[in-house]
Amino acid sequence: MADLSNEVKNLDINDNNGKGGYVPPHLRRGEGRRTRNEGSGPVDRGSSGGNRGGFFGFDRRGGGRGDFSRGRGGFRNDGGPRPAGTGRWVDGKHVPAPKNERMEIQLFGVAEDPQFQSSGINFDNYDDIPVEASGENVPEPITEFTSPPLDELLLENIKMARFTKPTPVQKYSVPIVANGRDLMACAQTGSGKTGGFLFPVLSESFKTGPSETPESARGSYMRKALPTAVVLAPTRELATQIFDEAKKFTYRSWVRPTVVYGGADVYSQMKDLDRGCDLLVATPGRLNDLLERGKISLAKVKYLVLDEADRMLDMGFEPQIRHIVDGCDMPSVENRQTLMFSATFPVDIQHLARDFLNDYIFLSVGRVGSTSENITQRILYVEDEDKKSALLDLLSASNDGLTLIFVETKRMADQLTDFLIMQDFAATAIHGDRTQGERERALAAFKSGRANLLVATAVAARGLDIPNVTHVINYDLPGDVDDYVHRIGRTGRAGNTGISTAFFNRGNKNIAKGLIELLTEANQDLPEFLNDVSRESFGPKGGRGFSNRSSGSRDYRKQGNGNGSWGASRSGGTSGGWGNSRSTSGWGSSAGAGSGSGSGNSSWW
Ligand SMILES: Nc1ncnc2c1ncn2[C@@H]1O[C@H](COP(=O)(O)OP(=O)(O)OP(=O)(O)O)[C@@H](O)[C@H]1O
Repeated sequence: MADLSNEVKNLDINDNNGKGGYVPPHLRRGEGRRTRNEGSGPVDRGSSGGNRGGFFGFDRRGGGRGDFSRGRGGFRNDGGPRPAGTGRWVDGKHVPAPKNERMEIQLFGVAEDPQFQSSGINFDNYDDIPVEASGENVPEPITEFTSPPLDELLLENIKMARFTKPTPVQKYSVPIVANGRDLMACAQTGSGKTGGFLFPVLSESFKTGPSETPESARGSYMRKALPTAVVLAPTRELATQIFDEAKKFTYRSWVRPTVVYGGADVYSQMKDLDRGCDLLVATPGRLNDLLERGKISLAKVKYLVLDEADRMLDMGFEPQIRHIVDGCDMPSVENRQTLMFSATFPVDIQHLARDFLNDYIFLSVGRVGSTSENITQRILYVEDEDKKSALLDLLSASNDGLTLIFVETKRMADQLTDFLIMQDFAATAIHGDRTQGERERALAAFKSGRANLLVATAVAARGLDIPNVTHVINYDLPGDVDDYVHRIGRTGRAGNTGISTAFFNRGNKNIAKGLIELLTEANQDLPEFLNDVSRESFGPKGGRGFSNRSSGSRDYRKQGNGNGSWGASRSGGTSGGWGNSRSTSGWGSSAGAGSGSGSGNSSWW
């Protein structure tokens, strides 16, 4: 412990770097900023983004070689000046930028770089997960990354990212988007959904170029950004992460990615938009703000992507999404392609999503809302008052790697972080009451391993892809099993294995049935107390035989809900399903946990 204590003291994660004001990560210089606080003082929850190469990639502002911006004037698709690494669309042709070695290292790292997630031993097992695609005329999936059908430049970038073969969601999404179809895709956490939307959108964009600027978007006194693709994400950190991925796969192309999110200076984001914006990654609040300021027009949008779509359409975000989609100048649902992705898709959200989709294909990789078998799940019975000591026991037994600890409230996140620091652990925290700078520094410290414990609220539950997270602890369980699915999905990604531990007690009885269903589906050990608590709560048969899991098992249109929707009316065929649906594997056969286990083993509910 003494050694750890010394190490902790030497950590530089508590430098709040009060000088110079806050610079959002995507606008920072590429050179790693070293922290000032070297070798002194206790660890606290702040940290400066001092990891190699800057936390969220390189900057576009400086004047060095390889920088994005050179002087003023804006970067449009009309052959005007473009930043290094950015190509052009000239006279209907794609003119890629020359290669730039320095940028390649910044974007793609070098092999075995721990800052980049590499695929794990179970990556090939993704091929065994049952896939079902339903809807009219589902196109054949691709089996490999090849050109055609992918654009040649995109293929080069995919190779530089060291992706050798597509994950199931990528195999299907590429031809679905190429065929002009809308998509609702549900695939397990960590199974490559980001590539699932970036690859087809970029491939098509590289081939076809930007649309003509409509008359309505011309003639404004203010320069407007006119993106071809818009990706919406629920948190700032996730938006930044998607932007980082987009930077890799747009390298040398005419498509310039930009990110806007709340909590950062809107004026620097506006300046950034002026430099060109072809693929916009945004959180809904900040996008609405910039739309109202007249800084962005959506009139040229060909592709609208909702990542974590069930979250984006739940009560918190839905009005903002509606405003963006229906209340501004975005092309109508028939005149754009809309793609939705998540690991969970509750039936009520599937209903709501119809408003934004046109004749869509529903794709499910594994059962909707299931967890990856790469995650070993343990549920421990721990009373609230024993949680701290149980946590210390767990942590002292933990191996190398990063541990993410979820709590329910911001206050608890602060309290627990303080407690862990007092116990000489290198801990930091991320939650909604921290400033954006603090959030980013905490995440940077965690990613770099300078703080190997991150205490988080739900703000870190979705989408974040942090290499080497080996353990997720649900110190407090969420009230909803879908949230649990996303939280534990921060480990066991890209075919890597991981462990999740949850502290359960009677205060969590409303989630018991959902957990039983989930653990059974994923072939995990089922502790007897879960059955007991479930029976106590809902009687010997577990009530009406259903859990609190809100995710439907599949495309709701196939569930014969008789609501007169397109899907429901098509499901009446003699085959008992749609002739058009494509299934690459039987449900639940290899996983031993398909739809059969949900109902077959459910005597307790
Ligand atoms: N074809 C591929 N080959 C190798 N690695 C891949 C491939 N596609 C994606 N990955 C890697 O897998 C990891 C997880 O991908 P991604 O973040 O897109 O998952 P996700 O399905 O969106 O997860 P979540 O549901 O948590 O948002 C990333 O580190 C990504 O770089």
